[in-house]
Amino acid sequence: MQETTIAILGAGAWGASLANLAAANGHAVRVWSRRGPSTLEAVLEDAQIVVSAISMKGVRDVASQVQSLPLLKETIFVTATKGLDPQTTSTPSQIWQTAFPNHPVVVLSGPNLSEEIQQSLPAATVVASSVAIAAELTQLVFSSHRFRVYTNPDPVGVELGGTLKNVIAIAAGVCDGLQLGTNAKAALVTRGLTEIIRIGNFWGAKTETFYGLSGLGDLLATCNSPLSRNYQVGYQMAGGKTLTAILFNLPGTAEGVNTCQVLMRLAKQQNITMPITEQVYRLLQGEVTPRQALDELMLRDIKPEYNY
Ligand SMILES: NC(=O)C1=CN([C@@H]2O[C@H](COP(=O)(O)OP(=O)(O)OC[C@H]3O[C@@H](n4cnc5c(N)ncnc54)[C@H](O)[C@@H]3O)[C@@H](O)[C@H]2O)C=CC1
Ligand SMILES: O=C(CO)COP(=O)(O)O
Repeated sequence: MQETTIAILGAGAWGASLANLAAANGHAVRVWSRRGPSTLEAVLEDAQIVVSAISMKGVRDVASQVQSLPLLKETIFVTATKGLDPQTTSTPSQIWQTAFPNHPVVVLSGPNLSEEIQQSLPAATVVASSVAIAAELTQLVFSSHRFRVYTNPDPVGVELGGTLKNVIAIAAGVCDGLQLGTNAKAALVTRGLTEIIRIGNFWGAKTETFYGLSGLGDLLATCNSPLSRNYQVGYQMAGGKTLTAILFNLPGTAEGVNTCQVLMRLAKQQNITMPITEQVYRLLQGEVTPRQALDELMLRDIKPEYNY
């Protein structure tokens, strides 16, 4: 394909990996970070695609900075952040779409542990948008022999899969840290997916999307890998460390900690049952120990697996 000019916002682990993938495909890539040498204006100049790989806490602020700068009429925004806005419960793509109503917004999400991608190990991901041609262009820009990119027409489902699994990944870290075994982990991940689908449907996401790469796929990757920062939070809490100490030493962002708070608030407001999320929330708040959280989950009222 033709060379595309791409601005990557955020030079953390994920922004750097996405920049490498696009540059390896021969595109003109410029990277901006708040402490980097280039101005946002210079990085955005003539960009056909703007990729946001900023932690959730910076998305709203950066989107409003970009609003005041010149852009091409046809610029596509691609968001790769996996989080929820604490004030509004908006997803990152909703923030970008509200800030830029006349530009297409694409969500990029999948089982993509950045350290593996930096080692050139093979991986797959999903690009989703209500504007099919924008997703297809993004697919072309990032696809390679080591990065297989699928399109999907359910952006909210793809985005929520990547976001909500972070909370279950914390629980999976606890499960492994307490050495609860493979049966327990399988139960946790499967019931976690049920919980994700329950609240995802409330958001308007399609159930099938959660069975794909950005849902089940990412859940499997992060719940089974010590490379996941969210998994590390749970694993180290099971080992007796405090959340503050873990976050202080963690390389990069564990979005699940904030996402869990936002989710709990929403689940309570909407009366949606989210038992695993609730126990992760109580653990992070210091209200229960990892063992107490486990007992709470195991001793819930018995019930059918599904309410058909
Ligand atoms: N690392 C990974 O394996 C993957 C990460 N993600 C998601 O990508 C996002 C970024 O993750 P990482 O790159 O790993 O995190 P990171 O902590 O390595 O980098 C975060 C980036 O966001 C920027 N940032 C943070 N707050 C900001 C603010 N207030 N204003 C401007 N910039 C700000 C930082 O300067 C940095 O460039 C997260 O939402 C994460 O869930 C998604 C897929 C894979
Ligand atoms: O989202 C990720 C992999 O798909 C990265 O997971 P962590 O943020 O838990 O490291």
